[in-house]
Amino acid sequence: MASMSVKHAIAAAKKLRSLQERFNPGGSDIYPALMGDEAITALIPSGNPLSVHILMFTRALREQGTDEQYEKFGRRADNNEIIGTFAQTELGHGTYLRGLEARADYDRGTEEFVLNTPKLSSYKWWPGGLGQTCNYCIFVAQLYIDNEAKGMAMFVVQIRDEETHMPLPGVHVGEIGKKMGLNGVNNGFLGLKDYRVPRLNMLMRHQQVLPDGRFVKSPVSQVSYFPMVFVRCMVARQNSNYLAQAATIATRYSVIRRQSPIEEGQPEPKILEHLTQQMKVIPEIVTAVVYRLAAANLQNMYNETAEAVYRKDFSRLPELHALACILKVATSYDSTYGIERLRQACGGHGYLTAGNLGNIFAMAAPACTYEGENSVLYLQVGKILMKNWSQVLAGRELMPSMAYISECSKMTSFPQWTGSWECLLKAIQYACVGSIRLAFQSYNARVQSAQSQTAAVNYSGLELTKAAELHGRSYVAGNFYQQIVNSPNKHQRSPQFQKVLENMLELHLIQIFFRHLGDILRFIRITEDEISALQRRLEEVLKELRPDAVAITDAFDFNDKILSSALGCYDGNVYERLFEAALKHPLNRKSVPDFFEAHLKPFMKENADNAKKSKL
Ligand SMILES: CCCCCCCCCC/C=C\CCCCC/C=C/C(=O)SCCNC(=O)CCNC(=O)[C@H](O)C(C)(C)COP(=O)(O)OP(=O)(O)OC[C@H]1O[C@@H](n2cnc3c(N)ncnc32)[C@H](O)[C@@H]1OP(=O)(O)O
Ligand SMILES: Cc1cc2nc3c(=O)[nH]c(=O)nc-3n(C[C@H](O)[C@H](O)[C@H](O)COP(=O)(O)OP(=O)(O)OC[C@H]3O[C@@H](n4cnc5c(N)ncnc54)[C@H](O)[C@@H]3O)c2cc1C
Repeated sequence: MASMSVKHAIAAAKKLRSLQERFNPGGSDIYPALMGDEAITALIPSGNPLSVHILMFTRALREQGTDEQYEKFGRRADNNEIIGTFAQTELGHGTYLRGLEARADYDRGTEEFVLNTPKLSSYKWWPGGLGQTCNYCIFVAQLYIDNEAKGMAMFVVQIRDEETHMPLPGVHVGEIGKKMGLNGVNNGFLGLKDYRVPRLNMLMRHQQVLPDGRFVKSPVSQVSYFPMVFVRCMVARQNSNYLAQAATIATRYSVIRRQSPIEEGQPEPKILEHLTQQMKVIPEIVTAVVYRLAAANLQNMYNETAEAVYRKDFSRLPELHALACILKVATSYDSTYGIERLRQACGGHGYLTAGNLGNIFAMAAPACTYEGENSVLYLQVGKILMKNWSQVLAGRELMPSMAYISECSKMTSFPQWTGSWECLLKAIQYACVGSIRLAFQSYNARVQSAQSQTAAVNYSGLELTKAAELHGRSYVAGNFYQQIVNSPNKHQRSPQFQKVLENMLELHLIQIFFRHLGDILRFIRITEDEISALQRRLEEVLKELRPDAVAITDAFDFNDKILSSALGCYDGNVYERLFEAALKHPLNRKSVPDFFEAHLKPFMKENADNAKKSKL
């Protein structure tokens, strides 16, 4: 599996390289295009062992290294002459970066760093490709000068000989073991013992160690977190893609499979004619579209911020960090939930490997953990919302993606309920701001009672998480609303297409409204009749979108090879493909399985003999 994954990954990397050279030499971002449209991850069902090399190793060299360091290492990495990974997480620490134990001690006598993973818990653990594929890595360690801690730093470390691929002296490297998915990625472990690298192997674009050992601090320490921000942006795109793949499979299956007459005496309908099936499948189609649009927005913001950071303008970092966190969390949570819901919508056949829904789930699910565990990132956003609420109280302006918080904070009550899209969107935003206000009251009371900020964050964690989740909903729904209702290219759309988009907006807003009805009712008075009217609209818009479901998922444009699913094949020959897949199972090579003579027959005979004896 691993060698097949590497073979496919090399082919994909070659394609990426040629695309980069053709479209944008020196490369900003074509990954979303490649990943989204090619969905190469689906061509490598066990995961891409080069993804961290391409997404993090090469980018860290470009963004965290000096121009000279890029020339020495980055160019070779971009050209895939060396293969690296991003080795930050350790066996003992992943979230709390200040707790990382790997250390880099500067030796001014030799102008080298001595790298160590002092304990078992200090071993790097998880980096993609580290086990077998990579010969280099970005090694993240606590920097020490004269045994004084200076914070985190990144080092280019060669771990294997470029010719023989043998681990170098002082390097202990290998595979961490089988996972619930992505088993072609060879996530690995790495221990270093008194491993020396030249001073210029520390990435020094933003912070430096001079030959005499003087430390020049980064102007903005958070810029060292930038490689993670990029992958969070990628995750938003990639997981919306996984959901779109699953939605395509379940939609196609739902118009092939017939089951259970709706009217007595009528023929069995396609299962997508059942309203409850529509409620399982169609909202996931729309969620995939909603997140694909939000991820594209985020990618543009990343590119703009990356260019600004390159010019030493760090002003947009906080907003990008907040949005990358919230979108990475929202897409990974909702896509994972959605893929499982779509699997269940396909009955027993959804549980077959031939349907590929299980593998898509296994590819999507770890995104809730890597690149910042979701609940931790929600707390990150909760902290940022607390800071921004203090700005609101001080009458200061907020970052554009949080402007609605200022607007809602000025409303003394929610306007007359109309049930319009604007009303639904404002209700979600208003509930978010209400939650922020309540969270701030708890958090601030704790800080005022002399609790540390960290402790106050922990003890206000439930309210901070709620506020963060609603902020994510507000941002995503707001972005979708703008794209459908106020997009500058709206007039280029046919009326029919605009109507489909508006139906998707209607469904998304009503679905989010019902998902957070409790949060909304806490701050807004809505009558039973107004809620029942929304229930009717929900049923109505599902019916309206039903005829377009197949066309929308066809527009995701995944070919059969990418979907790799007997349930989602374009020709609809589901049963033939399920049966074809079944007959290929190794157990079907022989009419009588080997275990019959060896185990089953003796077992049954023993039971029969015992039964006879007991009768005597
Ligand atoms: C061949 C073709 C290939 C093409 C690609 C194909 C592949 C397709 C698939 C693509 C998608 C995915 C690929 C999968 C790859 C997976 C690889 C996984 C890699 C990893 O997992 S790397 C390790 C990730 N680890 C983490 O994220 C750690 C999480 N922890 C943290 O981020 C931090 O510890 C913390 C934020 C939780 C806590 O930080 P802490 O030190 O305690 O301090 P705070 O007070 O919380 O923060 C201090 C201030 O800094 C601000 N901050 C924090 N983080 C950031 C940031 N990232 N950016 C900017 N600012 C940040 C924070 O807001 C505070 O600011 P303040 O002081 O309050 O103003
Ligand atoms: C498939 C996969 C690929 C990966 N690839 C890489 C890679 O290429 N490079 C790399 O460096 N790492 C990689 N990782 C590691 C990943 O970044 C970490 O798993 C992640 O950061 C979480 O850290 P942890 O696993 O140590 O969990 P911990 O940090 O131990 O957290 C465990 C749980 O504790 C709770 N928790 C932790 N901190 C807090 C807090 N502050 N407040 C409240 N609750 C908290 C949360 O519930 C969390 O889920 C990968 C992981 C996976 C699964």
